[in-house]
Amino acid sequence: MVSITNAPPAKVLIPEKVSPDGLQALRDAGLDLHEKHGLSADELLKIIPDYDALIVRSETKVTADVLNAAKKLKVVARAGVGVDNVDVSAATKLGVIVVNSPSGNINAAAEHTIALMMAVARHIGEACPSLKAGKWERSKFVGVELKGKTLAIVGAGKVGLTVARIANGFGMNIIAYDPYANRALAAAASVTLKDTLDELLPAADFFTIHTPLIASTKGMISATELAKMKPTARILNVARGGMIDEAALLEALNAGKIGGAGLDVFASEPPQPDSVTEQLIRHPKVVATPHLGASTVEAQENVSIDVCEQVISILAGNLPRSAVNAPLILPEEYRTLQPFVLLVERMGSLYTQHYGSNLRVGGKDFRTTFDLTYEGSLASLNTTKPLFAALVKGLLAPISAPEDVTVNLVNAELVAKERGILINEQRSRENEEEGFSSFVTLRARISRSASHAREQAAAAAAGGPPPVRDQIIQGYVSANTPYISRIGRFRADFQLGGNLLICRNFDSCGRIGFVGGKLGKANVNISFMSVAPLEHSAPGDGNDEALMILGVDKTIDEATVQSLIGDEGVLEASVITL
Ligand SMILES: NC(=O)c1ccc[n+]([C@@H]2O[C@H](COP(=O)([O-])OP(=O)(O)OC[C@H]3O[C@@H](n4cnc5c(N)ncnc54)[C@H](O)[C@@H]3O)[C@@H](O)[C@H]2O)c1
Ligand SMILES: O=C(O)[C@H](O)COP(=O)(O)O
Repeated sequence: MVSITNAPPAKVLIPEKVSPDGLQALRDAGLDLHEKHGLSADELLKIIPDYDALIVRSETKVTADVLNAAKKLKVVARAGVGVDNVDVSAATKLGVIVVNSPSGNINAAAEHTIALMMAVARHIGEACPSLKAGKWERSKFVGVELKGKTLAIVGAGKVGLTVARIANGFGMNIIAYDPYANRALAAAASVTLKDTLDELLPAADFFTIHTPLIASTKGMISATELAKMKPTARILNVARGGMIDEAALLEALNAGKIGGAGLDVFASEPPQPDSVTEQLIRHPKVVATPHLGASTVEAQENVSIDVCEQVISILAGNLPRSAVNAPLILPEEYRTLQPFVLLVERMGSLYTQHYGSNLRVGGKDFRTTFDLTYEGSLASLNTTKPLFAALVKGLLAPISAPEDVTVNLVNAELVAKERGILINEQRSRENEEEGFSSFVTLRARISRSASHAREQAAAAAAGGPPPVRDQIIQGYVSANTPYISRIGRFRADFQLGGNLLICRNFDSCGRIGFVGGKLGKANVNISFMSVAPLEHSAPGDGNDEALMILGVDKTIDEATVQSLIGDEGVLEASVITL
């Protein structure tokens, strides 16, 4: 029972069809349930002030107006993954927790992918209506088998690897591209990980996408990628619309350059009349479903139970499992910990964006084993759980949609484990006595990856010592603001926030002017510039590299970044958004 006082039981509004299994748990907890399906926006606005909790799927628009009108609301629960229909930032401002169910429909989405793959392979989409129209067209619909074919997966996460496990049963050869994949889980699913998307394209008989829709995946399959695929290749998307350029896919299908497609998700849902999306859906080589990936009885039970349990937990004053917007710290820790939570979260995000950047041609060198060392006064903290959670959140944020990975105090360890991330926390008391600022050091260690094995072998063959390639980021807090004091081999000092451009260059005349000129041409405003020299170098000692860190007013597009690299310009550049 949630309500143990004489106060009336908390009220829960359910304006959409949510599976009854979870709702029973709410009743058992003594909550007062109101299932009112089909409310108009005005009706919702009128009755919401009465409710403590709101449970929705994707149809109810939980706008800022609704949230502002809701005087008692403590939680909005989305029975599913996507929270596109909830104004999460308005909810956060008002202290309303938004929870979802990031795992409840994985199997359903994976099985739907397999269903589309088989439907496309055997022309089920066309053959069924043909037969229903009274035709008997056997020779027109000769298909292909899955056995022995190559299935290429982009995004070897929860859904991607579930698809791989099922496809193994068909005798398919499975390759995947995911620079952040849990290598052990991928190997256990018999998936061969490739370093670049380009390696997948010409090899794929079936090509399926299971990434979040984020900056690095938006439009990731364009005319250029399609042109590199076999004309017989079949493309599947049960993740999110927007990852495939729909106009390019339509053109490739019409030109016979792609064999077919199975699509569950679209750039706009439902599609606009006469839009490219609609033409694609109507195309004879396309099998299409109206976003049914999660629409199974079992998945709906799972997500319903998952979010209803969280509603019970929140109304009882506890932290939920999967809050999209839960704070990483408890109110009583806020003053002391918040600046460091921000620092560590941003260090994690900087790590992923800086060391894992250049995704489309393969992440540079992303690792998953970390030492997180607290120095100075931080070393005597009673609990570092919020800092651990902040690191997991920061590492994953640039490669996830916010609703796909919800990291908080309750689930941080579990999420890290699922993603194959290993974090060893250490305390160093060296600077404690001097009242010195608290430093945090993030050291990414080499795990036994294929590229590492190759490097070790090359070094051994050349008779040299094994290469040391630890990646280090160090930061501190001053006046509640996070700063970076070291990146890799470079001594730095810059504020960690906003949009940054980090360039590695030879420390010679003209580089700063060159980069400034290119950014000026691209209409990018520079707010600060900081040079980070090598940590152990002296003038004229031949160690002449430096980092150039620029604060800029907007994210810089890929073409501009590429234009910076070259003999006149810089060796490497990464764009960071914090
Ligand atoms: N159609 C549906 O009804 C339905 C149902 C469930 C999930 N989904 C969608 O399926 C997608 C996958 O869900 P999930 O639970 O497997 O997510 P997940 O977070 O477990 O896996 C996503 C994977 O994508 C990888 N990734 C991120 N950026 C990448 C990039 N640029 N290139 C290659 N890989 C990259 C990540 O490392 C991760 O391993 C999400 O978009 C989710 O919203 C759709
Ligand atoms: O985000 C999700 O959970 C899936 O895309 C399914 O959404 P749905 O609950 O609207 O079917």
